[in-house]
Amino acid sequence: MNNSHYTHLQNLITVADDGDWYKIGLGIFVAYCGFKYLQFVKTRAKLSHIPTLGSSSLIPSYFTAYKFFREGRDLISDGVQQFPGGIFKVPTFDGWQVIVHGHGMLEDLKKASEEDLSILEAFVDMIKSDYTMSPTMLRNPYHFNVVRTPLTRNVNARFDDVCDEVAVAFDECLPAHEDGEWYSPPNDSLDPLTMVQNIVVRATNRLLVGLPLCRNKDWCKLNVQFTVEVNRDSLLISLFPRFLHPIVGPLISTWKANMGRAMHHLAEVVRERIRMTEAGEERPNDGVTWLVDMNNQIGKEWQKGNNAVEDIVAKILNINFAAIHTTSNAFTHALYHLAAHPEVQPLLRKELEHVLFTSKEDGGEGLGWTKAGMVQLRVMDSFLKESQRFMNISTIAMARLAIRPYTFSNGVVIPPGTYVGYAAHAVHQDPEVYSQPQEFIPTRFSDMRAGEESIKHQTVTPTPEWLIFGVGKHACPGRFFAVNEIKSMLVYLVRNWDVRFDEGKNEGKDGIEWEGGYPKSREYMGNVVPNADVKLLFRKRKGLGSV
Ligand code: HEM
Repeated sequence: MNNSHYTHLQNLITVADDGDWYKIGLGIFVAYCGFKYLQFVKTRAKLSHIPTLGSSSLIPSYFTAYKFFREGRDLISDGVQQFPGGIFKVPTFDGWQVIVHGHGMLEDLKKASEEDLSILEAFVDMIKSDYTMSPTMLRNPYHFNVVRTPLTRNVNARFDDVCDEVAVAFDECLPAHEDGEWYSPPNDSLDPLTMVQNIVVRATNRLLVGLPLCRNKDWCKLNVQFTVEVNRDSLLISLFPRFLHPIVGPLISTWKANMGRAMHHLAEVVRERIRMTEAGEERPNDGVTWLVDMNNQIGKEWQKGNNAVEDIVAKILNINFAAIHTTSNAFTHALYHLAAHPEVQPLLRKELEHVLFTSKEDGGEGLGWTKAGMVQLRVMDSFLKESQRFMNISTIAMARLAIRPYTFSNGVVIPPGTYVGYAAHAVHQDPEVYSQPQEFIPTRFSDMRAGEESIKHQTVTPTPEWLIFGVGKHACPGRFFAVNEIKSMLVYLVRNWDVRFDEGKNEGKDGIEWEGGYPKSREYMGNVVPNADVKLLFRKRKGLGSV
């Protein structure tokens, strides 16, 4: 630092020492408000041809932005009613979100090229991945190809391992109580969502990195926390004007520390796997091997050689980012639906005993705890899909960022830099699509499937009416694994335990609101998260050993 800089700094500190910090703070605040106002006016002008949900003025728009942040499902559903034209905009804390709905608009989103409406640039900007991850994480994301092809193909081959991990992890969280009494998980502070995350992270990593790392406590904690930290850090970064992101991003982000921990656990494994690959040796059939192969096939030069180890470790973190919280939220919603609708438990049990555990000689299908068995669990599939339809993990599907001016088929143009997404929750709650949408009907989809072999109504099949995984070329490539994993967890849970809400601890507890016997979920920017303050009770089922 040269002398004059040093003197300025000294002056600044002296001013602050004199008790004038508030002046500096006020100055920054006024500059920030001015900047935000100009940004608001500029972006509003570019989107003035698109109707606004709520007020278009700066201060009232913050109320709508807050509502979008905390109650996005209801707000967007109101917008769909209010603007039948298929497009409207909602203010956010960071600008505007354009929402589209209706069949034609969905087709447009499906068909749009990456050069027009980009999913990758939307990811990069939303989670500020240049800072919260690494600037190269989503440039040439060959790990998406790994999820789409070798991972999905190997769900069958590795299903025994995943089930084994599910059983061991569940038994650790819910040790057997032979007395048939209802009990809380031993560590009472372990809320249901955390318990589920602990199981999901292990089952997922059994597939990705195998034993023993998938049981390493620090590895599991890192991968559960990583998503939370990325979301928190990106939110904080987005509060600053864009031109400051390169400065505040690295200061706020916890990426370096997380990557250091991940390298500590995994770098040696990856290095050894690269060596085995080069030597033509037989390798474990897991995520690390698939990534090494994919890196060799379609990795760019900067992702190979000396950079390969770091690149592959980062990709494993990113797959966990996509997998753990989505799957955990979906399973926890299902768990709460089991507790809210106890009559479903014997229904699922009856089906799984028949399909999986009763031999053909005894009139069942005898498929065992296998992937083939999961496919035949139609009532379970229907229950899971209904749970997702009802709660929605995300209010908006197919979030995209316009890269250049894009014209929808109805003639409306959005300028570059616009966020656009589809009103998925509104479809899942539309009475013209689903009769009695406000009712939780566990057999809704298995009834639709009755008598037909079609895959149309299955949870894994995206359609314009079923958007949990998106639809079209970017539909979630991890959905086959996710659904099989969730079903394997449901099989183990339902066969071994009864579950109910702990009314004594839940009733009147601050932070829990009930809606039709279900604890109201929490929403953050369109993401719907199960209420983790709820307490559950479990009862080991007598006479049934582990599956
Ligand atoms: C219940 C669990 C899950 C849900 C609800 C879910 C949902 C989604 C959604 C909505 C998208 C965006 C689709 C779009 O915008 O068009 C997506 C993308 C993605 N998901 Fe999932 N996901 C789940 C589990 C997983 C798992 C377990 C993995 C990995 C093993 C995974 C990996 C990915 C990847 C790599 C993408 C990016 C695809 C692309 O851009 O082409 N997801 N997921």
